[in-house]
Amino acid sequence: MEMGGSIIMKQAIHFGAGNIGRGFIGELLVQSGYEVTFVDVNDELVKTINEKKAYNIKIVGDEPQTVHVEHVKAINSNTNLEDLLTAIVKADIITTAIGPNILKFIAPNIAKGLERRVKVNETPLNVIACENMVGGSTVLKNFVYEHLSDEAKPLVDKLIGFPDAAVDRIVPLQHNEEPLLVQVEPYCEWDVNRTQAKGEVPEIKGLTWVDNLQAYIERKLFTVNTGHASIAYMAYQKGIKDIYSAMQDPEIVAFVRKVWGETGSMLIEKYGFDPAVHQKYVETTEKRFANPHLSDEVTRVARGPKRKLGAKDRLVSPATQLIEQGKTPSALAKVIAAALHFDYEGDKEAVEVQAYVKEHGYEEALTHFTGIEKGSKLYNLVEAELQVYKK
Ligand SMILES: NC(=O)C1=CN([C@@H]2O[C@H](COP(=O)(O)OP(=O)(O)OC[C@H]3O[C@@H](n4cnc5c(N)ncnc54)[C@H](O)[C@@H]3O)[C@@H](O)[C@H]2O)C=CC1
Ligand SMILES: O=P(O)(O)OC[C@H]1O[C@](O)(CO)[C@@H](O)[C@@H]1O
Repeated sequence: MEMGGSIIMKQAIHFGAGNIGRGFIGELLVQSGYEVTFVDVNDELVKTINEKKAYNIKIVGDEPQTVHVEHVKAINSNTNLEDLLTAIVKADIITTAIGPNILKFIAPNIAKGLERRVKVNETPLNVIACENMVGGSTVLKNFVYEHLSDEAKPLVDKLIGFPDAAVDRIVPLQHNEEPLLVQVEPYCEWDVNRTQAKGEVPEIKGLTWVDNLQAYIERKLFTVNTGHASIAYMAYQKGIKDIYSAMQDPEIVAFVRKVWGETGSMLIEKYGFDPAVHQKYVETTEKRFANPHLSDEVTRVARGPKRKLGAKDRLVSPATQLIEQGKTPSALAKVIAAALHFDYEGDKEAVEVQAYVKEHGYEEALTHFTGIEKGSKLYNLVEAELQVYKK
């Protein structure tokens, strides 16, 4: 929109100015005509964004490219809550990429902002959690509602949508001399559930509004993330440090193909995907993992084993669903066992899991972290795989 010669941009608030925030969601929002206000608790990062007001993204692949992203600023929500609440009142879209475990911590501030907004602004607004999880925006919504007054709830129900999303782009951990630079892979996919959105859905470059998100998110989570996690946990046991090197190991490649055979069979039966189309998706994923220009640490991809061992996450959920279909998830059982043995001391969740294993043993830990019932078919499959780690 143009007024008196100056362009008025749409306003986006994005929680989490990290790799996905700057290297994926922020970029697409700016390219779609939004000014992006990043919200973060890392004061140095917030100050640098406000000082530079722009950053670069390096897309690394066979045809490298640099994208310059402008129209960005940042708020530290710990020290400048008032600015955040004012921004929420005026926002045209809110997105997050902070990690599934952090959603509950941003919910109180989002609730405060929405409480203020719905009294003065009747424009619908969508809040999209862009995390590696099924139903992330719904989880955020439930946390937000815990902090809303009874008076605000009906208005928030009417005006504020929390459409769930699937996001896919590999952005490794990195330390660049240029502080805001992010190196990313060329591939990206962002699917959002249209049926949960409020108002007219905005056109955002790279965002596809879909009516059957569950199929998209399960295909992504149980192919990209299950495959990635399988490679990472197996590579860790072999002392391999990065994903590219793991993809040069024929045993690991053969293994992850077996995992994809299992998850593919579950997805094809459940959603009716065309097997040839699904196979293409798997092959694209395998190529992405073998990108020689990305240096992605095994410990990053394996991070958070407690979360990744959860019943609804990338390992146990497809394994359970395979069993329900009368199949045997042998490869997935091996990965679950390897995840229980991921003893990287630099990962808080790994330390917690290992402490539990040490005190209670693998079998109790298996039930404790995955919810898999003792004596069930999946329990027995994983238990057999755990014997290797007891020697
Ligand atoms: N890195 C990747 O390749 C991908 C990551 N994801 C998902 O995106 C999410 C973010 O991942 P990354 O960007 O890799 O992590 P990251 O660690 O690079 O970024 C997270 C950011 O959130 C900030 N943060 C932490 N607590 C906060 C709070 N209370 N309020 C505001 N900001 C806060 C951190 O300071 C950090 O800047 C995760 O859910 C991850 O699973 C999804 C697809 C790809
Ligand atoms: O970000 P999480 O859930 O810890 O898991 C790492 C995974 O996320 C990604 O960063 C992106 O999907 C993958 O590289 C990897 O499978």
